[in-house]
This record gives sequence, C-alpha cells and structure tokens, in this order.
Amino acid sequence: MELRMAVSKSYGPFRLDADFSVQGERIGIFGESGSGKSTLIGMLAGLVEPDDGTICLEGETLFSRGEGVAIPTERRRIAMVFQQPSLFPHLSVRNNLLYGYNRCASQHRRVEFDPLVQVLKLEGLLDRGVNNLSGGEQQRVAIGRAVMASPRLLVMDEPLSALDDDLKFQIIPYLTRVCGQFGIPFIFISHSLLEMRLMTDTVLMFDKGRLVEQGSADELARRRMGLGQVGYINLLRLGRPVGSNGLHTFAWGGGKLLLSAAPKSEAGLYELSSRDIILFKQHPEAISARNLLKGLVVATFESGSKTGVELACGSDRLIAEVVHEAAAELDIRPGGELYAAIKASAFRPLG
Ligand SMILES: Nc1ncnc2c1ncn2[C@@H]1O[C@H](COP(=O)(O)OP(=O)(O)OP(=O)(O)O)[C@@H](O)[C@H]1O
Repeated sequence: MELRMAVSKSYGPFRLDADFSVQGERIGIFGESGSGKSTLIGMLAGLVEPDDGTICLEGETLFSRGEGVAIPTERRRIAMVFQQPSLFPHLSVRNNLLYGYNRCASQHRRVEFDPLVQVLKLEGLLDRGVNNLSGGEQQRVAIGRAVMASPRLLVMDEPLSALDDDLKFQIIPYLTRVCGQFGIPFIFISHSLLEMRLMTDTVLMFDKGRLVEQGSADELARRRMGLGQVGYINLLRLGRPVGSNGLHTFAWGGGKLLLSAAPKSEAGLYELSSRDIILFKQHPEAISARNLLKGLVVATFESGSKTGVELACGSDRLIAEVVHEAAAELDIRPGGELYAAIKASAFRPLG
C-alpha cells in the first residue's frame, strides 16, 4: 500500500498540517490525544473535507483541492473500525458480517465468509444477536464486518482502547492474523506505544497537528528512552514453555529462559524492562538470578543519565540500561561480550 497525503485542516486554533508519503502493509499513526490522528484519517476516508491539499492512495487521487477531485467515501473502499464497535443492533452476528460483504461489488470480493469466521473464531456466535456479546466479541465482529467488505485499506481508530488489558492482548493476534491472511493493508491508530510495537511496522508520529517522526515503532520506543523519559520495554514473544519445574522454561537467545509467571496465551508475550537487566563483564561465579545470558554488544546509545546497551543473544535482541559510570567501568562498546542476569520474576506476561 502506498499513501501520499499533503493536507491541511483547521478547527479554530487547531491546525493539522500533514505532508508525508508512506509505504507498507502495517502502518501506525501515533500521538497524544488531540494531536490530529482522527482528523487525518477522517480526511483519508472522506469523512472530513481537507481545507487544502491532495490525497493519493495506490496512485489514485482521492482528493485534490487544486484539481477539484473528491471521491465519495463509499467509492474509496476504505473500511473503518472504531473504539466502539457500533454494530447493527437489530442484526445477528452473521448478518452484521454479511452487511459488508453484500455491499462489496463482486469484482472486488477477496474475503469469503467461512475462512473469515474461522480466523476470528466466530463460529459459535453466528446466530446470536450482537447486544449480549462481550466487548471483545463485539469488537471481533466489527473487525469481521469491516474485513468482509474486502477493503483496499482498513483503518482502525483506537480499536483496542475500550478493552481491558487481557482482552486487548486476546484481540491483537486476531487482528494481525485476519489482515495478514486476507492481504488487507491497515492503518492502526493509537496513543499506546506498546500497541504500535505489536501491531505495526512503520509509524507516523503526530504532535499538535504536525508529523514529527516517521520510522519503526521500536526506533520510536528507543528514541523516547533516549530522551530519558522511560526505560525501554523489551517485548519477548516466547511462545509455549518447553518445560515447567516450578518455573516456566522457554527456548530463547540460543539458550533457555526461566520465568516465574505463566504465559497468558499461546503467543507467550512478555515484557521486560531494560532496568531489570544486570550486566557483567565476566561470567559471575554464583548469582541468585535464574537467567544468565551471554550477549554481544551490537550498539550503545544515550538514555538521559543512563546508557542503553543493545545485546545480541543468539539471534534474539535485548536492550539493557546501566548508569554511565557502570558503562565506563565495564568498558561497554560494540563488539564486546557481556553477561546479562535477569530474575525469573522480572518478566511480565502480556498475552
Ligand atoms: N468536528 C470538529 N469540530 C471542531 N473541532 C474539532 C473537530 N474534530 C476535531 N476537532 C479538534 O481538532 C483537534 C484534533 O482532534 P482529533 O480528534 O483529530 O485528535 P486525536 O489525535 O484523534 O485525539 P484522540 O486521541 O483524543 O482521539 C482537537 O483539538 C479537537 O478538539
């Protein structure tokens, strides 16, 4: 998917000025509340008229003030999923899903009912009304309805914000699977950096109506750490434990990790703060931490009063954080070897 937008829009004192070009299948739009994210995608979808500028999707001009082009919303083939599922209350789950399908011209249909229902695990819900579904089930139906319209782009405006953490991490794999399987590129909007890192490859970051950064969500997370605002959160997809002997054992980094918390789902997603990793120059003789990993320093970077240290452990990566004095004493530099100690209890299961 290739999107080019050069648009402006003012609401009283608020002015959005966006001028960017982005390519990819999993794009994120990130920014604080009020930074203009919804206004931007409203213009893309044809729900908000720009004051000026042009919008091109896959080489097609959707809007151009200069050329007098404004393709109507329904012909843009951009499906939207919002924070609140807003399903049709009088229709069953099946008919909510088919609504998008029936409105899609047959030459554009790429998504069939049965495989979609399977991916979203909606089989048991098809004949139910939508009013008594749980929040997570309703959001799965809303995603399904949008995808059944075989859009050329799916725009999701904070689709997870109304869900609690557990449900959020249950929905994320469905979302990525459904878009991946049916080849639907998406734009995902959120003010959660964690959601950006889990859902997207390229992120556009907005602040006060301006695009301030464009890059990967991991780079964004590291740069924020560089500003000294937050410790870096390592996200580890550990899958299923390979053994349990009081602790949960996972294959990782060319060796094993021992964790005290069980995974919450098949994905075995955990977060680990860079502040919970202790570095040693030599193999320590005896330590209480259950995990000791040998790693190669691939990069170091400033993080306020700390030094961020990126370690390659086998084919996996870890970012640790130490004070500058420790970095100097340990002579931490790219190419050097270090040992990383991590307590079994430092890993927090996400989903
Ligand atoms: N229809 C409108 N009329 C007047 N002002 C508006 C309108 N829509 C948005 N705004 C204003 O434009 C600014 C940007 O709003 P927008 O909803 O695009 O931000 P956002 O980044 O999506 O925020 P959030 O994360 O809270 O949804 C805000 O100051 C908002 O009050």
